[in-house]
Amino acid sequence: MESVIHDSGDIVDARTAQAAVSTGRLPADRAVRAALARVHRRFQADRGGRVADYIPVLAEADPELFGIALAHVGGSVHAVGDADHLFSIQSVSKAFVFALVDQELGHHAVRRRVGVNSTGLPFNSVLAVELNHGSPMNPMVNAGALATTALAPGGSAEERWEFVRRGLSRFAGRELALDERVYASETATNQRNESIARLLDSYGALARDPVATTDLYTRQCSLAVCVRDLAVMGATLANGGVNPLTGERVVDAEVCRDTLAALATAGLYERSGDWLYEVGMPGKSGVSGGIVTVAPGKGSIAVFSPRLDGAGNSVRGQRVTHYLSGALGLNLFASTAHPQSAR
Ligand SMILES: NC(=O)CC[C@H](N)C(=O)O
Repeated sequence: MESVIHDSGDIVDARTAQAAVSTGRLPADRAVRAALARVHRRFQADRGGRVADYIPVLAEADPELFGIALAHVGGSVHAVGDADHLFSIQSVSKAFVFALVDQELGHHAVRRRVGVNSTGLPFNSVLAVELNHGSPMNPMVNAGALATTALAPGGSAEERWEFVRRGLSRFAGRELALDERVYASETATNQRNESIARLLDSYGALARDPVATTDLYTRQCSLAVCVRDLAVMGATLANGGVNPLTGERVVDAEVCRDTLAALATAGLYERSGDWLYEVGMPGKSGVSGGIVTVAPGKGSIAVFSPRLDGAGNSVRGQRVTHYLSGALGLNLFASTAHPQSAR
């Protein structure tokens, strides 16, 4: 499978990008706003990819929807396009539930019980569990996400759901609610995730009952967010765990570091290598079309556009983030600003 990131984006302003690389800060608000407006125009007509249809309600999404938001660790949020449109968070939730569970259990315990290596296989692979002798492998693929969700604390299903819903809301800085239609649609077509949960359970790798765990995982995927929420959630990880809008500490700085490492290995599943190679930042995608990308110490970019590549990652989301990574000097591996060359 080939990377969809090939449309080169030239640097908006080489000095802007270089300043960001050398100061370790995002460029000034005005430069950020100009870059967002430009990238939105540039990719407005991009129709690459296909809307997910394996969850029936997702197939109803308007493929033209397109929103971008950037949240700064200092608290400013800039957005263009369909930035307030609500969609289900899907797999982007995996990053934040992992952070909440890491906060509860600690660095070594989550690594032992979930794992942090990539599978190189699709997000919903059953084979990955078998090939790895029952190890969930990584919290960003379904097996690892189910194993993580099974570790959510609480004495009842209701308490565990509140732990997840409330925790993700603290990342977003507002109360998030379940999209009941998505939850119902996904529950009716959940056989594969339930199978993965049962398989993990057969290996003794699931802390709770597979049916209840799959239900909680389905709920977390069905939380409704907008692209602005995703940017604030990402900026909380970029800001060492303190939400830049509310000032609340959601998780510890060490937890952010753990989470970003897990994103770097598998945030875009089997395309994570292509993503790091081109974009150079940890990111997390979801099948409804959201992608959140974190620039540690600086902020977060979120894009919403429902057409996906073969691995379930938003095509336009990847291209927009690639462009902004270069334009704003965000690539973690770059010591100098570099144009996204078409070499
Ligand atoms: N990649 C995704 O966003 C997948 C999430 C979806 N809820 C599933 O488990 O299939």
